[in-house]
Amino acid sequence: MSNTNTIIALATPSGMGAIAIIRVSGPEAIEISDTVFKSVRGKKLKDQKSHTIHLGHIIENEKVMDKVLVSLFKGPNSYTGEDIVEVSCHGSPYIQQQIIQLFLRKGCDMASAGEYTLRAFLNGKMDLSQAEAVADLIASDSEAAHEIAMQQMRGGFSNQIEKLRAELLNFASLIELELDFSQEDVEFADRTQFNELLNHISEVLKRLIDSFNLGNVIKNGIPVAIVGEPNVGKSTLLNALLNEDRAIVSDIPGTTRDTVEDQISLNGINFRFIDTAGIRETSDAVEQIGIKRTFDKIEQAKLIIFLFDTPKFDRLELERIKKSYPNKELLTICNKMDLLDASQIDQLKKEIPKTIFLSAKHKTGISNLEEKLLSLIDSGSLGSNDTVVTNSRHYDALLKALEEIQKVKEGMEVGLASDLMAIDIRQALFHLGEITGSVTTDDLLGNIFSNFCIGK
Ligand SMILES: Nc1nc2c(c(=O)[nH]1)N(C=O)[C@@H](CNc1ccc(C(=O)N[C@@H](CCC(=O)O)C(=O)O)cc1)CN2
Ligand SMILES: Nc1nc2c(ncn2[C@@H]2O[C@H](COP(=O)(O)OP(=O)(O)OP(=O)(O)O)[C@@H](O)[C@H]2O)c(=O)[nH]1
Ligand SMILES: [Mg+2]
Repeated sequence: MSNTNTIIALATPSGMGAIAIIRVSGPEAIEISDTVFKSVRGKKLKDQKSHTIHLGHIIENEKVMDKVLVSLFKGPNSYTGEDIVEVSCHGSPYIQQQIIQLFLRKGCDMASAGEYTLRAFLNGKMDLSQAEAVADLIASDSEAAHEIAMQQMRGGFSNQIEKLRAELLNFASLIELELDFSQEDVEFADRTQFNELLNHISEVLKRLIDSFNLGNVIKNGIPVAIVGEPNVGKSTLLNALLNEDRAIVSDIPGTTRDTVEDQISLNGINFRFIDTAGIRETSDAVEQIGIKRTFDKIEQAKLIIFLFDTPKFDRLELERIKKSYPNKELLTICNKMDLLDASQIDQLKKEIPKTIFLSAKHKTGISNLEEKLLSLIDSGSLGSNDTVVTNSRHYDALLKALEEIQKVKEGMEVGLASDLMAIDIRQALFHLGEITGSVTTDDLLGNIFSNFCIGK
């Protein structure tokens, strides 16, 4: 018998639903279930085939708790690799709790967050990056995020990393072999070939590292702050982008006090628009707090839309924002173009070249803005088979691996002794292994899986 315990948790969201699924996994899953589940056909689960479903009742001391469907998965052919019994019961929170407590009394333990997927990893059902993709998949809320998580779950990324690792490992062994013959001055590892391999690995690592910029944006959405003087139409623009009356609009300057945010998906990428309080000198204490929040939101944004509505707008404020946030993409947008004549528009085009003209109120020019927003995202690699890194843990490991590879390359150039080079290669292998989980520590696993939902 295995030394692991049998765990139980609700796999569906807590609360009332049509049906709830309770998942039991571990060496005693079937035995325990057979003590409380009575199939209508009268057969024990232990005598049934894997991947079958059974109608019956959950019964304790002759009292029928619920009529349920039970799914049976026999290890190692299951999600976790262990025996799994899933009880689909009626979705009343009372029934859910009663059934879980019954199983706990029969010897199950409550599963901790991510414990099923942790077991799947430990039992070799998936590697670490695939396990992390499961969490990403559950969290994905856009087409692009979904696409990347699915690809990672299928193992695309892991295979790429494992391939690099295998190639590098091959050389590491050859170089380490040289150490055994250090008196004899032999070279088992062909240095030219090795150099080529190092260049290849650096290239792949750099490409993956670069993809994180995009990956991060896709996973978390792109925060876009809409800022400008009061009354220029920021809230109207937000509403036009969202296609709903989200924020209050009025002709009174200083209408928006607190920030209002909502997100939309453009071409499968999430943009989160943040409408802010108009920036101006004011003695109104509440408005001042609102304006302070505007600047906090600019800090958090990736992209700033600076909105103005007349040729007489405050150039100084625009310059101040440009200077204060040199690393943020800034779009200048002239609203209320319906109120401007052609010569005013021409004049502004000359003065502030990349300005987009639109009318938020009349919803003209909105698609220009949307196109512009999309063009700022380098989504070149999307839709192709290129791997996009979305996980900051992977990003970190890739950076460290690249650093070690650079060290090996430098070592090669200066003819560093094989034993010293071998150390750097082992380090690079270690960091690559961290991604797929071929090297792990309990701390690392604890960290990753504790961020999962209970029941996953
Ligand atoms: N009810 C239910 N729905 C679910 C899951 C689940 O565990 N239970 N999943 C959980 O996240 C996902 C599906 N993932 C799964 C992955 C592998 C196996 C499984 O039984 N694999 C075996 C046998 C495959 C076969 O040959 O049929 C194996 O890998 O050996 C089941 C579900 C989504 N939906
Ligand atoms: N003519 C015209 N009026 C507009 C346009 N967009 C907005 N407005 C009007 O401008 C006024 C101010 O709009 P808001 O969206 O509340 O402006 P705001 O920038 O959010 O203002 P604060 O929240 O006070 O900072 C409202 O009366 C809008 O109807 C437009 O494209 N054309
Ligand atoms: Mg407003």
